[in-house]
Amino acid sequence: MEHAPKAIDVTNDVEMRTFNFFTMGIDGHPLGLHLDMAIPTILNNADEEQQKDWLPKAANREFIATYAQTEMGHGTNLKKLETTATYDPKTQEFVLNSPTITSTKWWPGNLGKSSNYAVVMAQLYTQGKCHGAHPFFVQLRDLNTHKPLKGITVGDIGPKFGMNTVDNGFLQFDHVRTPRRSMFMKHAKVLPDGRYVPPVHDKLNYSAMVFIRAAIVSGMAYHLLVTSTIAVRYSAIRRQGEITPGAGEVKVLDYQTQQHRIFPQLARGLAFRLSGQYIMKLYTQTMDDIRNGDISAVPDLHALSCGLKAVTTHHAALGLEQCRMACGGHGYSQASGFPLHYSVAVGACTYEGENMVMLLQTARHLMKIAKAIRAGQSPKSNKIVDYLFHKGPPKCLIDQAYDTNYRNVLESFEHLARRQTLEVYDKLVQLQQQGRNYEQAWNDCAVELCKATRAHVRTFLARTFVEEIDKISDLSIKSVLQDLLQLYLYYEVTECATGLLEDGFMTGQQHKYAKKKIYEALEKIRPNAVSIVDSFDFQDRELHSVLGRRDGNVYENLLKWAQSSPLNKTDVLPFHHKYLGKMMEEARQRSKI
Ligand SMILES: CCCCCCCCCCCCCCCCCCCCCCCCCC(=O)SCCNC(=O)CCNC(=O)[C@H](O)C(C)(C)COP(=O)(O)OP(=O)(O)OC[C@H]1O[C@@H](n2cnc3c(N)ncnc32)[C@H](O)[C@@H]1OP(=O)(O)O
Ligand SMILES: Cc1cc2nc3c(=O)[nH]c(=O)nc-3n(C[C@H](O)[C@H](O)[C@H](O)COP(=O)(O)OP(=O)(O)OC[C@H]3O[C@@H](n4cnc5c(N)ncnc54)[C@H](O)[C@@H]3O)c2cc1C
Repeated sequence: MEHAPKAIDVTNDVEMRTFNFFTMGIDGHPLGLHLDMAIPTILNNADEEQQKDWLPKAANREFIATYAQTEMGHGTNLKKLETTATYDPKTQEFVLNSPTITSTKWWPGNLGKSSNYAVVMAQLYTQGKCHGAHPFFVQLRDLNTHKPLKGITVGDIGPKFGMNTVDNGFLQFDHVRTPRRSMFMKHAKVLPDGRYVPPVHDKLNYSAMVFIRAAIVSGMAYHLLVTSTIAVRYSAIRRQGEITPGAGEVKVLDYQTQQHRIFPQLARGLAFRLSGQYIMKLYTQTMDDIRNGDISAVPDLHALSCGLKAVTTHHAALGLEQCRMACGGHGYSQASGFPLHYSVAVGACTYEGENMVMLLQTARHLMKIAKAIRAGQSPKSNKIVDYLFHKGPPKCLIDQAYDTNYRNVLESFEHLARRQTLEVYDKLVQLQQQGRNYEQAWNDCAVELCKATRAHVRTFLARTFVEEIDKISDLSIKSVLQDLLQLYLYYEVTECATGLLEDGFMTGQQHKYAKKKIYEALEKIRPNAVSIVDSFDFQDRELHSVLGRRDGNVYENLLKWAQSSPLNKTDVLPFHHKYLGKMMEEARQRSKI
């Protein structure tokens, strides 16, 4: 860990907390889950008395808590979690138990060795009835000796694809007793006599996941902007090949292919940052509303956070790989920083809700809207989805001479999202009319449902980007960002071209127009590219990259970096003579025979 975090401010400045978490150690650190899941769970699911008790201690780091929900056998399907919490009215305690091997909690960050508390999601049983998964605040280790408490088996799950400085762990309960009040009691309750009091909305217990999904959107922006900074800076110093014969080797950033590889990642990073700010505001507002008894925004927040999380993590994973590949051999070295950033970023396609499952959650929301549209209902004045109710232009207008604020481009994205949403809804209805039950019909439409979600999220990202750039008053900054906006929008048009061409909405000519606008934008961005990435002001220690150094002094530092490798401590490795030396000696002897 680069530096010990100062006492944590648990104000609702959720983004700063996540950012602190994030920059404290890109590849993770012992307080990750404490900060980003345990504290939000206490903030949103503990009642007043519990908050008074737990929150100050959590803020002062008097304990370290993780979020233990996923089990070896279940991560997505929370309804089938197997850990049980059975209420004993005689002692007013819950008995936590891991009945099977697959009920072993598996994956929770910092569970293996660091945490001494956990938010544990367990199936709640009281008076002989199961009420589904509920969160409990459970002590796992002695606060002084740090030894696991009686009935608790805990450890690290072993090396992973990445984030290996995080002790993701496993946890088993053997009939561990915990006080009744260790159950988070803000929404659902169990009274001393064992009676269950249900919550106003049965998904309020899931709010910590919603928080991380919302935070991940800016997290992906962070990854894309960091790695495009590395790729742009390196491409501005790396000379390779000539464009005009005899004119000398050019900076690889002058190749159109290099620009086409890197600049869209820059543009997407900005787009994701702007939507990341939006969704975090929506999260904070919704949590405030819930505190005031208003749960009306919960479904919108869930649908948008699931869709944004799935789309931005997927594009970030692809974009980081493009940035790596754009840096040739040195991009494949650990010195580049790419392996570290990639292995952290790509985990987000899985954690906090596997991407396919998340796309389908948003699709549930879209199908409800499609049903309302087919029933002739009017929109409910919600800027995120209202466009679905509207009729857009019958034909694509992106090549019209003047497109105020990219209205024609946005309408193309809206057209595609509307068409895909309604078409898959109609297919769902048709399959059921042909005799399939809803679940089977749903599964037979799942790929198209995911496409509808992607089209809807693309529309949201694009519209938010346009609206936010429009608000900028500094014209010099605005013109640079408009170049990135132009690139983003037309790049997205070409990315979804099949959908726009499929029903004849867009013509081949208009597709060519979109490509022309991309190349135009690449040219405009090129002279500003280094200043754009320098303006993010990432510290070299955050980039973890010799290639992305602000001083551009790559080659000397690459050699220094290599020489510092443990392998270079001695000229001849200790085992050389024992193995390779011996092998070659024997071979030479044999050849003399
Ligand atoms: C420019 C400058 C540069 C600056 C640069 C940028 C600067 C940037 C600065 C800022 C940087 C910040 C960096 C931060 C990085 C991020 C942090 C990283 C942390 C890493 C730590 C790792 C953490 C990882 C932790 C974990 O991984 S923790 C475990 C995660 N695990 C899951 O996520 C399980 C998934 N599964 C489910 O969530 C459920 O299983 C399931 C599928 C929903 C079904 O849920 P189920 O109960 O079955 O319900 P259904 O029957 O399907 O639905 C029934 C009904 O409920 C509805 N509904 C279901 N849910 C919900 C819900 N929530 N809310 C509301 N409704 C819901 C559903 O809409 C349906 O409504 P209806 O349609 O009926 O009306
Ligand atoms: C780096 C990392 C950190 C993590 N940290 C934590 C943590 O701190 N706390 C915690 O509780 N968990 C944590 N997890 C676990 C993570 O939340 C789960 O891995 C994730 O929710 C996916 O669940 P799963 O692994 O069971 O995959 P599965 O759900 O088994 O998914 C396997 C495949 O099946 C598909 N699938 C599953 N259900 C459906 C469906 N209904 N429809 C269509 N396709 C479906 C998925 O799309 C996927 O392709 C972490 C995971 C990782 C990788």
